[in-house]
Amino acid sequence: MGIAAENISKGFGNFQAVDRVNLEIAQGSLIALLGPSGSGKSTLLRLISGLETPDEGRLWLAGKDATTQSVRERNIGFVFQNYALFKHLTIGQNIAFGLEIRSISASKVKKKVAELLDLIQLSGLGNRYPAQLSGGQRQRVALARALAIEPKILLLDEPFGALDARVRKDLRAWLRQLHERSRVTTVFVTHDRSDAMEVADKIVIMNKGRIEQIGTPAEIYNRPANAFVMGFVGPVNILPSSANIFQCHNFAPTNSEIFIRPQDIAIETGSSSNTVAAKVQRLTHLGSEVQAELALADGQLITAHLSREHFDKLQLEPQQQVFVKPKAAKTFPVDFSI
Ligand SMILES: Nc1ncnc2c1ncn2[C@@H]1O[C@H](COP(=O)(O)OP(=O)(O)OP(=O)(O)O)[C@@H](O)[C@H]1O
Repeated sequence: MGIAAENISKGFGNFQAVDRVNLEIAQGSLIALLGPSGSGKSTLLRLISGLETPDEGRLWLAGKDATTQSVRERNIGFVFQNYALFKHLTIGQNIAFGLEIRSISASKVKKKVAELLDLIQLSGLGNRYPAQLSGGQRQRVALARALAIEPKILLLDEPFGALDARVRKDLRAWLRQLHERSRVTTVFVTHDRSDAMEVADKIVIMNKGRIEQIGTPAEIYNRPANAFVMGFVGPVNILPSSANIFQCHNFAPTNSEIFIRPQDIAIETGSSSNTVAAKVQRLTHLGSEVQAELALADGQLITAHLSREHFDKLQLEPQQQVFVKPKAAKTFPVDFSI
């Protein structure tokens, strides 16, 4: 079932949590709402679910106006942040919960629970209690419970929230595979750009109750619509156009700030055309990449990321003199606050 929000707004007192949002989500897609804390992601998710009613605007589900439909009528599966399973019920009973309150026959419930346990790769653990599972396994049970009612839409609020980095990574891959099999239209909220980049078909970037950009992970990363998106989806150096690293580039004076990703700074040990001198201040090993903090002759500090291979070739040391130039840079039209 596709989703469309049309000019939808929601305020709490004087605070505008969601501000005239327009969004179309295609049936069967997997979408991330990504933004900083307080940007309105959860409120938008709750508006889609029917847990909140909009002050203005309309919500369409499968082409029908659902603005005034109840949560139940919408047939949506919802998994909240830090989802608590019923502690006194087994995993099987937790998954069956939504089916039993819908008076479905015992044999059908049993079959469905077995299918879902298989889907979440926990067959054989149906008689365990939540306390006997790991955090990642519990999160999968929460998803199975939401899927049991065969929802047309699945809404997940910070589904990877309370998990450690390793489990988080496994669960991301697992959610992606689950979606490929189930094809239920899924919207998840996250403030973590890696969650969004690794899992979603499309990312909706939110800021102050509004949508800044909608696009595939590659579009958002490579062609950010504005300075906010560029800074939010990856590390960035922000330099004045007068910085001496741009001495051979002619930026218009209106482009007061220039944005460069750390991997778009070329480092060489000898001087060549268009390079400027810099001094290595600090080196940090990030795994497959090395981060070099560099001081330019004009006092500007920049951060560069280089591959391990390139780093080994250059044999960089702290305090060493190097030569740098930008490989790519971006400017945005000047922002005006109204
Ligand atoms: N029921 C409510 N009453 C009052 N204010 C609320 C309510 N729900 C949300 N807000 C406020 O609306 C703003 C947006 O909240 P929301 O939870 O949608 O943001 P978010 O982007 O999901 O943030 P987070 O990642 O921190 O959950 C916040 O400033 C929050 O305090």
